[in-house]
Amino acid sequence: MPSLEEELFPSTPGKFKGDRGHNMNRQVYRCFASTSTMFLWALFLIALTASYLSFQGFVDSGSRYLSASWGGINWEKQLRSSAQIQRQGGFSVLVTGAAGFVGSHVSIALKRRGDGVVGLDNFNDYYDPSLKRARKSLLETHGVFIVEGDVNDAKLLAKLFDVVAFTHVMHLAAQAGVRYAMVNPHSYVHSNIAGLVTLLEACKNADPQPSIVWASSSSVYGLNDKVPFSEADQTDQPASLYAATKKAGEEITHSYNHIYGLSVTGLRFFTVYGPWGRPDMAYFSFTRNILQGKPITVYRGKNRVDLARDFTYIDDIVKGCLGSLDTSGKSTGSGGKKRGPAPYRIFNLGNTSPVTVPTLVSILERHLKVKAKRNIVDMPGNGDVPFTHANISSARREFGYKPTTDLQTGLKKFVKWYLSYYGYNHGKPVNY
Ligand SMILES: O=C(O)[C@H]1O[C@H](OP(=O)(O)OP(=O)(O)OC[C@H]2O[C@@H](n3ccc(=O)[nH]c3=O)[C@H](O)[C@@H]2O)[C@H](O)[C@@H](O)[C@H]1O
Repeated sequence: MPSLEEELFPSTPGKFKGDRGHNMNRQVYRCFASTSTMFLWALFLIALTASYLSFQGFVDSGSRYLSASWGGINWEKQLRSSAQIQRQGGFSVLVTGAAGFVGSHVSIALKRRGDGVVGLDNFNDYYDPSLKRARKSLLETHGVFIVEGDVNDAKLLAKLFDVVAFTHVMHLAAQAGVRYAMVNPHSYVHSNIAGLVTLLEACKNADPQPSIVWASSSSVYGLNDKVPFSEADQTDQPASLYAATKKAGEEITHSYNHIYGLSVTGLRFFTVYGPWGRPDMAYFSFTRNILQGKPITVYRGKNRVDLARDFTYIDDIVKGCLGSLDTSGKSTGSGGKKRGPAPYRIFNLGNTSPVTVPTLVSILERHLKVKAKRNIVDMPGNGDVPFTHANISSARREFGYKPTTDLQTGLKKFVKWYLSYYGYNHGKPVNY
């Protein structure tokens, strides 16, 4: 049987074996070999520990590596204070993705009207995290505390529900973006599927169970060509992994509604834009490039048909989110047991007036007073759909949803914010 040393350092035939004239060398070699063996073992153990820890961090959502920045008496005090309800019949809402575009706007609107709000956000770097930090600072001035953590962290979620009896969860944390799904598919599964299930588990176990309102997407209509898109239409032709994960979310939430009596409302947002928006979206990156004199790429559909989107202004979306929360109805279960049927709803939140992408560019040019360098190319097959158009009669009927901002007006407000935020107005304050 070869020794471990021999296995790790097998003798090279003819070099050391039986080479009596090289005893000294052999001793040196043995000494070196045993030191090396120890070194290799140490390396092996370190690698094993590291891979175990990273595996734990990934799989065990309760791992301290996901939850390092939370806990303690002071932290709990901040939670309770932020969740404090300031109006009769008000809510205490956990807003996931609170440092995101829609999340920050919804959090402020809820707080303004006297609801308690606790934010949760992992501040990932999908786009410039400094913008998320700036939104966080803004929320702090409104008395909203954001917990830094991930929706995949089951221990953190359990702790949050332990400290605050949330009446509602506004779940907006997600991996957004249609085309990025081809670059990083797993981040969509991680956030939009695994994270959603972890959150639903926490909600199901909570006592009382909260009502859940969450962000689905217009992209679930995929390649449908019947317009306008209505909630009753089939949604089984997703054109991107992003869309597929949002569609999966609708099915997953349905099962939790069915089994555990969770009240669930899914909101299909239609290309939301506005101040404090997402830099990865076209209107935002076009603005940046136009101001910097760089070309923009404008996709064009089949047969040279312009692409169109039902662009929806953030303030209209916020009204839709609040209306959904107000009419969500209660979850019926407690401690993981269903006690009766609970509402399950899905609503389109769009603007009902699609605008083509070239028109969007023309509006930006007017507001920015700079001509764009347009580079028109055929739409690459990377997840885009040719157009979106919402039928919003369900949301109108249920909670009076009525968008009031057209693209021209909304982009004017966005541009004003953009110029101010990025210092184009030389520090002058701006109202948008
Ligand atoms: O409603 C949704 O559920 C989704 O809306 C948004 O997706 P989209 O409607 O694709 O918005 P966005 O990327 O701004 O592209 C707008 C238009 O510009 C075109 N486009 C885009 C980039 C480019 O370089 N050139 C271009 O022509 C492009 O072809 C498209 O026609 C959210 O990002 C997504 O997270 C999700 O919320």
